[in-house]
Amino acid sequence: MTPELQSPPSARLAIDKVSKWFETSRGRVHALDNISLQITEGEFVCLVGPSGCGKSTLLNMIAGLELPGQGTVAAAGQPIKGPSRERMMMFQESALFPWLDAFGNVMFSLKRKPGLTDAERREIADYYLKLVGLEKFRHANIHELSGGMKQRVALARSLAPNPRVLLMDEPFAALDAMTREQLYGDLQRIWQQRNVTIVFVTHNVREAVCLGDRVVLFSPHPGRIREEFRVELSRPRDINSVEVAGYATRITRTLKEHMEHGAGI
Ligand SMILES: Nc1ncnc2c1ncn2[C@@H]1O[C@H](COP(=O)(O)OP(=O)(O)OP(=O)(O)O)[C@@H](O)[C@H]1O
Repeated sequence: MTPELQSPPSARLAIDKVSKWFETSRGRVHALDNISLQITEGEFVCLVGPSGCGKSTLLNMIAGLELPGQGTVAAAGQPIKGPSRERMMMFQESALFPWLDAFGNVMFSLKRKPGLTDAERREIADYYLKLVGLEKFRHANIHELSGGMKQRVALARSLAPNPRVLLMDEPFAALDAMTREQLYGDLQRIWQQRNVTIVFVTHNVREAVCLGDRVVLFSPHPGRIREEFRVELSRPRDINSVEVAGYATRITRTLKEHMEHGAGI
């Protein structure tokens, strides 16, 4: 096995007193207000909250696609100044290249990774296609794949450069419930196997409880962290279990309380 396939130590993320404003035609939008969040190495953290509370903005900052207006965002002790292969992002839409097959899409993310031979790149791409359960679809055209399979290719593509941090912005929101359930199981297995830090954005409280070590609750206008919940359940977790439902009920109740107390959720 190429040494590249040994998982790297995953990164600690430090978000310190971060605020962010956007200038728009409707005026200044205060997207995030004084956010502080420490994420430990290998942790799985879910960000939950209603539309417009700044979850994606925070994810984009960790990805290095946006810079904070105030405060700092650091990975492994280094301030984040731009995108890096160490922090890969995955979105709701798979955004795969339709002119490449599944294998070609995964290979693409390894194209510019230095220090690898072509044989090693192929070995890595095959390893990740197998990890996401698509070894038999190596040469399938993208348009032949279901929505869930496309997201599996996108996951393999994000993992192939061996990032320390995986950033996931509602990656399963467009999928049907059964496909999502399979992916919850697979993502938990892959996360445990690859030792990667995951920050996962969702509107779905149950999904957050099923996946996260921690669920961080945001409120909007401006985006603030309201509360954090540590999920003390063993893995793999089943989204339909009584225990997951119990946590989800508590978190949803908290969301509603903030709404009633004028937090604008
Ligand atoms: N590039 C941008 N330019 C202007 N305003 C922006 C930009 N990105 C985000 N915003 C604004 O910042 C606020 C936070 O947006 P963001 O997309 O981070 O929220 P969100 O919680 O991810 O929402 P959703 O769940 O709907 O994706 C919103 O008011 C949004 O309109």
